[in-house]
Amino acid sequence: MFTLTEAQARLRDTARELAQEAAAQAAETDRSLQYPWPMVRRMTEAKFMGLTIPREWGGQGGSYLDAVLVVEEMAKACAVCGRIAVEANMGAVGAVMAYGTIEQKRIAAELVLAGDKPAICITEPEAGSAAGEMTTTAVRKGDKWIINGVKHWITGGGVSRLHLIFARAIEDGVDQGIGGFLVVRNGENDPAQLVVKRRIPSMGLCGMPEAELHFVELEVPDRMVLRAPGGFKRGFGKLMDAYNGQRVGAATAALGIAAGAYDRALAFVQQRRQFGRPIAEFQGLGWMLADMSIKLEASRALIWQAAASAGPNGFPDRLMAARAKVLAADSAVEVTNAALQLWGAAGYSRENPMERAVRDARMFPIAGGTAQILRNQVAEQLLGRKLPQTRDGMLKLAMDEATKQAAE
Ligand SMILES: CC(C)(COP(=O)(O)OP(=O)(O)OC[C@H]1O[C@@H](n2cnc3c(N)ncnc32)[C@H](O)[C@@H]1OP(=O)(O)O)[C@@H](O)C(=O)NCCC(=O)NCCSC(=O)CCS(=O)O
Ligand SMILES: Cc1cc2nc3c(=O)[nH]c(=O)nc-3n(C[C@H](O)[C@H](O)[C@H](O)COP(=O)(O)OP(=O)(O)OC[C@H]3O[C@@H](n4cnc5c(N)ncnc54)[C@H](O)[C@@H]3O)c2cc1C
Repeated sequence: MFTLTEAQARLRDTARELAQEAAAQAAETDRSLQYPWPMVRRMTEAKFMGLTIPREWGGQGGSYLDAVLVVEEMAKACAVCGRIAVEANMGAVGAVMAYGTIEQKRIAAELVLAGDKPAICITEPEAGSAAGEMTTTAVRKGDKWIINGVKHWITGGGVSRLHLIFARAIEDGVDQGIGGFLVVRNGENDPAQLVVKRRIPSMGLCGMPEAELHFVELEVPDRMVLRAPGGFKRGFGKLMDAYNGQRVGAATAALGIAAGAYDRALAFVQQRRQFGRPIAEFQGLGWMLADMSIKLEASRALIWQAAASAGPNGFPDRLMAARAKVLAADSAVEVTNAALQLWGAAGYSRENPMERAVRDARMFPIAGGTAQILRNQVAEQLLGRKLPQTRDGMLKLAMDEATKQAAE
């Protein structure tokens, strides 16, 4: 059971207030497909961008729990604003603040505190869930790394300035493992070799560009390599560790969208009358609302628990993050769908916010680790054993076990 501190309750109230402005522009952001720059400016003034950045770098030194309070309120009003609050506080930001050099932290802090939402570049056309199979390479040439490859579904592609690019680090022709490379668009590197090839049309969250990025002989100075402890060999695991923070953020954005739809459904059933009485009196609808509220409260509990699992300089626990993301994402799809149903035809109309919530919620069981992949991760942790998904991996496991048994 969590009790918010007075400061956290105040932070949530401030976010609630700003969310009213976000709500007023949400439909237009969806319709116009435009990134909501005016709201980003307001979120920057409110210090919601870089809230989790330590005070020594100019941020608020906020915790993951502080950040999820803001994300939920913003997402209730405007899903795109909620996602901006996620990426301005978690994911790449968390990774740089944990593993970065002084210079990298300074660059990231300056950008984010001025309103940048960094982009995290992991997924490739042939490496989605199997992200470890990525083929983008960073080949060392003296004190530079040359990146070549294609990433797609990169949130913020074309608007984000700071990019954290995952790539295979190749030194002296040898694959050292997956590392993180920091590139600033329109910044000091101003790389013409980072091409925003196209915007991918998407079902929901329409003001947020999803882009295909091509790296063509993209030069990254060695000082912009994000070196996690353990070097490149442990690089992927360490970067994914940081990414657990963003999974909690994505879970919260899903929760916020669903909670906003639920609030609207609850209000609607009280005033809509059929058969001479408020539809709220129909038991079937009451049960729908009960189930919706149970899913929301359970999601919030897991999210807060996961957010609070992060130590002062650490990241949320991997198992808790995966559980929270699975429940919140699946629940958001169910709750928004039920909320639309409660509104009847009015819910289906593009003049009202319910159909937008259904579209916005749909991405969460896909992005940030699909609902299936995260269930695999939960199972791995519960069983305390690796569950390789490749045929080779499974075969190797079986052969290792057979060898062990034969030796016993
Ligand atoms: C991790 C996977 C890509 C599976 O890949 P593999 O089977 O090849 O790798 P594993 O052996 O499972 O893991 C390799 C290594 O990393 C460590 N690891 C993996 N996940 C985590 C984690 N969550 N936290 C901490 N450490 C982690 C693992 O222990 C291994 O380390 P050791 O070698 O044992 O030391 C796959 O399971 C996966 O996660 N796929 C999903 C990819 C994904 O999430 N993509 C997100 C892209 S960004 C995005 O979508 C943004 C959307 S949003 O708005 O947020
Ligand atoms: C809106 C949106 C925003 C995104 N933002 C980013 C971003 O900013 N940065 C980034 O790097 N990526 C981003 N992504 C990409 C996202 O991370 C991937 O879509 C996701 O990891 C799944 O990869 P995939 O789409 O290639 O699906 P696939 O991996 O091809 O999966 C297809 C289906 O197979 C299932 N599946 C695959 N493997 C298994 C398995 N082993 N067991 C059970 N089921 C399995 C999946 O669950 C899914 O249902 C975004 C995606 C979306 C939709």
